[in-house]
Amino acid sequence: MTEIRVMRTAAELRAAVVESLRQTARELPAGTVPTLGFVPTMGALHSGHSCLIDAARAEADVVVASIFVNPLQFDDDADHRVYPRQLQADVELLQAHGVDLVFAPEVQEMYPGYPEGPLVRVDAGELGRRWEGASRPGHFDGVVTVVNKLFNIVTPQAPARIQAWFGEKDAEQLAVIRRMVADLNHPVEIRSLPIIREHSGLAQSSRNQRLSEQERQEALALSAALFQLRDRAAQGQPLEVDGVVAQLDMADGVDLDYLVVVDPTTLLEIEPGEEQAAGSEVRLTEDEVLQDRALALIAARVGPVRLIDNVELGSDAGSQV
Ligand SMILES: Nc1ncnc2c1ncn2[C@@H]1O[C@H](COP(=O)(O)OP(=O)(O)OP(=O)(O)O)[C@@H](O)[C@H]1O
Ligand SMILES: CC(C)(CO)[C@@H](O)C(=O)[O-]
Ligand code: BAL
Repeated sequence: MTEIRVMRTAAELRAAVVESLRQTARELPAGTVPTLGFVPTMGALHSGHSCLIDAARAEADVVVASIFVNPLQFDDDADHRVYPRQLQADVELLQAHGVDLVFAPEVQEMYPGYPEGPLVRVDAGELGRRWEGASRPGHFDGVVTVVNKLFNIVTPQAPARIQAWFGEKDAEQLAVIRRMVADLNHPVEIRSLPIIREHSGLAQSSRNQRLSEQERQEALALSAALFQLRDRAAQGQPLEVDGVVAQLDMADGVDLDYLVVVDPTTLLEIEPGEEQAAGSEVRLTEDEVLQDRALALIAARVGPVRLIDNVELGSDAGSQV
């Protein structure tokens, strides 16, 4: 196995990416453009991340992962301070999964003069102010600002096809990033993978490290609620979201922020159709079910941690977990 290389500066990473791509291009049949796979993370890696890395590795010639706890996307200082950091263990995991280059910059490298800078930021627009964006003001502006910078740093001055991998656990983030790439013309193909869950149903998340055993049990109410909605959608029943919200309001240790059914691209809430207005319960139209055009999103605080999760609602979504 070749030794993984950890870069601390954008200049080092840029040079290493170009060198790796040139070397790869020499080994490929003439005229073949190498593929660069990029997996951005905030570290404290788990099996959700390793699946993204494995998928990137399977499709790309050169794989880059970044580890950067981006202060701009935290609306809560305390959350930023206690975010798990474990660079050495993360690098070992990335090495074991065949990553070639790791970009792990300090805050001053990404934002010289921070906290005064950066002056110029990317605005995630309306999409960035729905649900998670409403509860964490500025969060998605911070995400798209850093992802924009990371794409600029990783995009090489050499011929390459670029893929960037994101998890569907952060479904709102995925929608916002897809939109940013389209709006700002990044030459990057956005790829995504389904949510990786523990056997219990709990979605893997770096912040799970901060849950006690009891809180882990309490957190299962989130995935259980989503699975109820998924099963109802699969059977063509009314979703009865209000009833599920009422159950969550009663659940021990869970402080629900939102549970909503939305369009995965616009993140707009899917309202009950006219014919169902009398009962005012969301029942997905046949089209929405057939095209998996609906996502149930949930966010809740459990103990000290804010957790998010989601599930696709559709005809074959019952097989997801
Ligand atoms: N359980 C999961 N399944 C699939 N992808 C995941 C999962 N958890 C994280 N990812 C993806 O990994 C990438 C990096 O995420 P990040 O480093 O913030 O980890 P995280 O577990 O989401 O952390 P957090 O505790 O902040 O939610 C993102 O694209 C995210 O969607
Ligand atoms: C995309 C990302 C790495 C940007 O900091 C982060 O939001 C994450 O890990 O999901
Ligand atoms: N993956 C989510 C990043 C955040 O909560 O800031």
